[in-house]
Amino acid sequence: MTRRTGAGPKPSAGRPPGSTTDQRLLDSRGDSNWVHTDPWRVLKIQAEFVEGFNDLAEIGPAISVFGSARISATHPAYAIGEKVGSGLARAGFTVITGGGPGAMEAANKGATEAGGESIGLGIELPWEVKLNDYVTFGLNFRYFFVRKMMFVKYSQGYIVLPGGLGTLDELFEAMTLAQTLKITQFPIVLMGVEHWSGLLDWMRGSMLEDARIKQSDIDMLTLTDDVDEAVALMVAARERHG
Ligand SMILES: C/C(=C\CNc1ncnc2c1ncn2[C@@H]1O[C@H](COP(=O)(O)O)[C@@H](O)[C@H]1O)CO
Repeated sequence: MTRRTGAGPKPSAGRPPGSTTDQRLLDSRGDSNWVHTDPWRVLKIQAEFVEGFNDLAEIGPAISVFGSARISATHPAYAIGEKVGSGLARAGFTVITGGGPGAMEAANKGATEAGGESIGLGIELPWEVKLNDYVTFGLNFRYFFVRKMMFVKYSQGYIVLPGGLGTLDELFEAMTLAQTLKITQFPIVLMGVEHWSGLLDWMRGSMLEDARIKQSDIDMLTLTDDVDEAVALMVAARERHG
């Protein structure tokens, strides 16, 4: 695989400063001229799907790693991310991340340094972004929903490091899709007992207690600090499902 910034835009090219393609698609307020361009946008959206499908179809067994874009290389979670990336690569998995900084960079670094495939699915943001230096194959997406589908479609499992809103979005999207049988259930590991325990306790004590979710929803998740356990879980799932 070659490093490229293929499908989609050079992140800040050809658009008003401080906005994104998604924002212009999704914002119904303001200038109604945009509305008349929507049908044509479908072609751009289609092109992103086509390029993503083409480029990712043969990546082999892959695990997506998510986590904070905002941690530096000196943060303890960065070292865990590197270990996750290298452990997955050594186990024969391609590592997919959002291709950004922080925990994404850490996982890509671990995977690349262990000799594995290290994919970054970048997203256009209102500020200039580039894929991190450890992505061996990268795609940049304009459309958030197209990119999100690629993670789900091409992963056999998720490993989720401590993060913020973006990380929670990726986690809960996968859980919702599995709950509603939109995807076949796959292993989801929450790395970082201290970080995730509060959320899990609230889910059990409030959502489960009030019957807003089922025990089987909680059972999708494995909580651990042990990278080897996380990788072993992914390997076991690959052996079960091929
Ligand atoms: C914040 C900065 C850059 C953000 N760049 C990103 N590039 C790619 N993917 C991203 C970026 N920011 C968020 N994501 C996705 O969300 C998750 C992390 O979000 P969180 O809010 O930090 O938890 C991550 O898994 C990505 O898929 C500054 O340089």
